[in-house]
Amino acid sequence: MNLLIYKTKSELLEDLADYVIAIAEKAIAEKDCFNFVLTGGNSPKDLYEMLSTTYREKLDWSKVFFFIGDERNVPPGHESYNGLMAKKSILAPLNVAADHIFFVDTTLAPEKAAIEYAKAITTHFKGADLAFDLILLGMGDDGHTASLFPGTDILDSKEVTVESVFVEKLATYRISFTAPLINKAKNVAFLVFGEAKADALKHVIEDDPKTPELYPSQLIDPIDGSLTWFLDSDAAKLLDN
Ligand SMILES: O=C1O[C@H](COP(=O)(O)O)[C@@H](O)[C@H](O)[C@H]1O
Repeated sequence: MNLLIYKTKSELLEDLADYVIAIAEKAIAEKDCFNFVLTGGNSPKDLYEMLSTTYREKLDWSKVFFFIGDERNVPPGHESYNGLMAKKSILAPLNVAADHIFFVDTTLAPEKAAIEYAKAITTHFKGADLAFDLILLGMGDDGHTASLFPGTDILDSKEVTVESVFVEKLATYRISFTAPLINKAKNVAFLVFGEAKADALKHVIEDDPKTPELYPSQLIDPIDGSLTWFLDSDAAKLLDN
């Protein structure tokens, strides 16, 4: 595991953007495409805007397939739909073709939406191992990541898939990659800013023994891939040196 701590958000974003491009270039050189899983929430918006502007000329974006690691159970045009933020900040500016975008169809019931999304991913990988080149993740101030929330059933899933999950504290369904699917990835990167995340981050990184039912981000531990945490100094302020 690599822990990278930055004084400023802009330094962090620049390094993270370089990291994304380096992984993308390697994937494209090896197999002519890059399977890139975006995270939702607020944290990644500036990164996506940076990739689609300053970094626009640094990659052949037509070789990139975009996915979303979790989705809220709201209509696709809703302001909380993770895919909408991605669409506005990176996909539309880069003119990404519709057949390179894999998002959750939330017009379906949550369970069906998860099944259809999992099917679309499996079809895209043509029966090969579901090992994404890069999965970006955020972390909530309760330690959740993707839609793996504390105390939810999906935390026990052993399936390499996408599942729907009822999140009691939000009184809503979510659709999410399971931890085993995330852990198949070749590279996983967390993007965590701000003081509000400091307490959960300390538990996630330093607790021994781990308690993933309380801090689900502890479940993320790629089997053969790399795990990198991009943190600002506010989020990292409680970590032991
Ligand atoms: O609800 C969600 O929250 C997490 C964390 O979001 P952030 O804005 O605090 O970074 C996010 O990673 C996830 O995709 C989203 O659905």
